[in-house]
Amino acid sequence: MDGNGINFSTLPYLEVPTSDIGLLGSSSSLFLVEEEFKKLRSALSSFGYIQVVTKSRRSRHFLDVTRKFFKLPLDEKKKYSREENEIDGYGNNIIYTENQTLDWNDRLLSSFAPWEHEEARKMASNSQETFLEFTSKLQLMNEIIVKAMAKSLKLEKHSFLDQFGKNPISLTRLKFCPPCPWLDCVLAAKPHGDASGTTYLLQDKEVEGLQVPKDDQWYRVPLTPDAIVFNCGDQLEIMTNGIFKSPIHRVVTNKEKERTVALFFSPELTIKFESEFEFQILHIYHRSNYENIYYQYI
Ligand SMILES: O=C(O)CCC(=O)C(=O)O
Ligand SMILES: [Fe+2]
Repeated sequence: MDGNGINFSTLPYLEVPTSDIGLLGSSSSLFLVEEEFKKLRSALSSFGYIQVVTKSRRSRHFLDVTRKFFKLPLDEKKKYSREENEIDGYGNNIIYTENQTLDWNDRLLSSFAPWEHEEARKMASNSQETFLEFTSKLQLMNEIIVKAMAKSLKLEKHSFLDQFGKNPISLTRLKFCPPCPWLDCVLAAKPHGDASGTTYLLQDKEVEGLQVPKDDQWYRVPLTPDAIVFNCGDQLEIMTNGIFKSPIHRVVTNKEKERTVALFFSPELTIKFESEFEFQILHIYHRSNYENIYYQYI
């Protein structure tokens, strides 16, 4: 149940289109390829989500490694604790204000390309191959998708990717959400849009939680085996002058089961994007229905 007495398990599922990465990466002008670009454009300019189904077992293995980290004794995990006001390391939300609502989860963050970052290396010491292999595959997928986004808008294919810098996949956020007795009033993630360029999500194989609003109603994002869920972040919304949306989303808790996810954000946080179009977004995003979301792009 949520604060409005709605039972989450009865919310409808969002139909997330599956994109074929082979077709999106193709330079042919076959009908099938053109249709794939249209599908991408349509999804990203409306509710903002697509998914890519991978045939490899890497993603499953990656989540196993992540879960293992969160199962370590607290003292072990604390060795990787985030310093106050730092982003990287093990912990929870950074506290900005006294009355801030916290999310119900533990997380481990690495804000550099994972293969360059000491904390991530330590964390993955026994499974480094999984970690590195997976993130480098994701890097390739990001290149294909970001180029496809430009092509779907009839722009030169590098127009967005060139703004991503040399390390497109640069922020890894591993999250663990223990069972929560107060699911009617505690969220695993408050409604928010991602501040990234692009976001890739590996969902828990059994426990869903991600929800997205569409037409004044929350929808559940379904669990598709071996799928990587993709959404644009605020930076891509700016670059495309609002044509592609950075969707608002929230994550609900579960009373009985734990949930493990891995997120990859691109690019480095310090990179500043510019709109590819002649005029800049001038309006204020009016997202007042959602707690804690205030954006103004000028
Ligand atoms: O847990 C999830 O499914 C998504 C988490 C999320 O939206 C975030 O960390 O930005
Ligand atoms: Fe998010």
